[in-house]
Amino acid sequence: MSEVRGVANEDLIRLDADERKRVRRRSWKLLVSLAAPNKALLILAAVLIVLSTIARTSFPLLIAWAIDWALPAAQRNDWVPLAVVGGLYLLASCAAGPLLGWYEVTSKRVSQEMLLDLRLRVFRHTQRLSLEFHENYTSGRIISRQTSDVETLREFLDQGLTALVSGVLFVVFTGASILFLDGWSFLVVIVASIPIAIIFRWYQKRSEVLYRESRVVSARLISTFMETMTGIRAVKAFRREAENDRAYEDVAMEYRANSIKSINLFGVLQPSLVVIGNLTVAAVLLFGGLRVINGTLLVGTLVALLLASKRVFSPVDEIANFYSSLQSATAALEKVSGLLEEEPTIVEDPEPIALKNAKGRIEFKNVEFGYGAGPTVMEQFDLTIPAGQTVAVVGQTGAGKSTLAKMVARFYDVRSGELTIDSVPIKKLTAKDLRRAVVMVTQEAFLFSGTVADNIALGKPTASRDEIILAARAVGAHEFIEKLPDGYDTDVNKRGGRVSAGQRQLISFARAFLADPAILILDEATSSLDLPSERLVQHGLQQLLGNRTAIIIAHRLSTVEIADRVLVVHDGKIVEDGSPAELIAQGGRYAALDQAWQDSLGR
Ligand SMILES: Nc1ncnc2c1ncn2[C@@H]1O[C@H](COP(=O)(O)OP(=O)(O)OP(=O)(O)O)[C@@H](O)[C@H]1O
Repeated sequence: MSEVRGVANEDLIRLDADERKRVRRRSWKLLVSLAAPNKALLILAAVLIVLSTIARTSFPLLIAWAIDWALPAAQRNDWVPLAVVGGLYLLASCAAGPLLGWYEVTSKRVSQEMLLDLRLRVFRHTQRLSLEFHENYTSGRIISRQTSDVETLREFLDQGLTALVSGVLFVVFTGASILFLDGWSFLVVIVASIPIAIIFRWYQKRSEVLYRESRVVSARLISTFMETMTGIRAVKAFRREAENDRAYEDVAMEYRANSIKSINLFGVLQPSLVVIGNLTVAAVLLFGGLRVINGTLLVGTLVALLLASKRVFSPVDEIANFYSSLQSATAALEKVSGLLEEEPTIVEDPEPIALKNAKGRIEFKNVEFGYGAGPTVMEQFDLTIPAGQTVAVVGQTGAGKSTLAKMVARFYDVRSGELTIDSVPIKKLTAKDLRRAVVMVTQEAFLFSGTVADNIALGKPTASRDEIILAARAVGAHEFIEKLPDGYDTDVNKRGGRVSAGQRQLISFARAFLADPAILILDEATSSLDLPSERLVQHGLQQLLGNRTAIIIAHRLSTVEIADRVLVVHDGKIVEDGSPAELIAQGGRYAALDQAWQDSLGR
């Protein structure tokens, strides 16, 4: 049977018994590991809740003693029992509230500590996971794990847990006081607990499925929203609004349907509990009353029993209510623990080989590649790129160009064969050495919030302002940066809103220039640029290339002109390899591409 590891199968609503057990164990382990550092506070909270519940559940007993023992004694002028019972009553009344308050504060402090820990763990872990995970798991889902699931856990730990623990203890202690007072009445309470347990079980089974479903649907709701908003340009360009409205409405309605089902379930549970509670009091009154008439039960004891049996099931409502939040939290915990169970697929070698002053020679030996367990994307091939060479990779869409680049950046490991940089297997490099040697400039030219200078300095965090300016000058970005409202200190806003696409590209070139890697990978997509900025970027690019090894995924042939060598990738194979001139002379695929391009330029 397949095991549910990590986030695989996380959309499954009904798990089989074994899988359920494993997921439960995983969630429980996470909870224990979060609670462990707060052991002292947890023990304090436990002591406080026990003391406060003893104080709260002692009232019926004290009343029984007062009526049956202290008052008759007082009638005989013996005031000591009344003073003792009165004193205890006063003590319990004064202590119950503050103890409960202290417990709430303590337990909430623990829950805040646990939540902080969990939030940080989820963030750090998700960031640590390899690109493979991120390319398959949508960002909306991650956001839903970090927001909606953590929030559900917050609600539970903040409110539900304290109420649940104090409610359960209250029931147990009140039940114990009934047993202490009268065995027969306790039997009535036990009999009443049987239907309560059955209804609870029924509720638990159904609501567990519903709550798991609610986590899945709410993640889908967030994903749908995220996808629309992050792709808002495409949405507008293709007028997908109406279609998106419908898709979102479908998920939102599914979410509502799920919530209504939960509410209905609770609607059955709550009234049943009330009815059983009332019947219990009536039964205790009937049996007790008859025995009072017989003279086998004292009136004070009956009063205490009625008070206690009226109260014994009173928190059950609350328990049931917060039981839902426990279910919800369990479902959230299952998902979060699944995410935390994911392991990075790219791991550092425990015995790495240092790479100092990388030259940038890249060699693929008998390499074959495919994503995960998927089909082969690059068939077995050999390829050597000498240090300092500029290689343009061309080929139709989906041919495997980006895949080649992702292997060199070690976003993915090769399936078989070996990939080396300066003769060192890429798997043997430390992440630090690899990132210093290889820099990938993506099409996205992502700018982080902060200033332009901060964004360039990403390439070398220790860089001085002079170095930053030098890098910007080198790639031709200095002029436009100077003209920005605050020059290098201009805040680029979220996602670089204030700079144009070409300018963003130039900033990312400056960043790469400053990082000064031996190998530069460039996923070039400048189709969004107008002609002047294209020229600007082209010039910046040439400066950036210098004499490093460069792999350029070329979408436009103007870039190929500056390359020493062209690789044509087709159907997972390198089908042509040579200088642009050689390939044109060969008259193959590249020659055809070049011809088409020349024609389009009217040359
Ligand atoms: N993360 C992934 N998981 C599984 N398959 C993938 C993944 N990324 C790409 N592929 C598949 O690998 C093949 C090569 O994709 P690749 O992105 O390398 O193409 P490309 O030549 O760069 O295309 P384009 O010019 O459109 O960017 C395609 O069939 C694609 O569907």
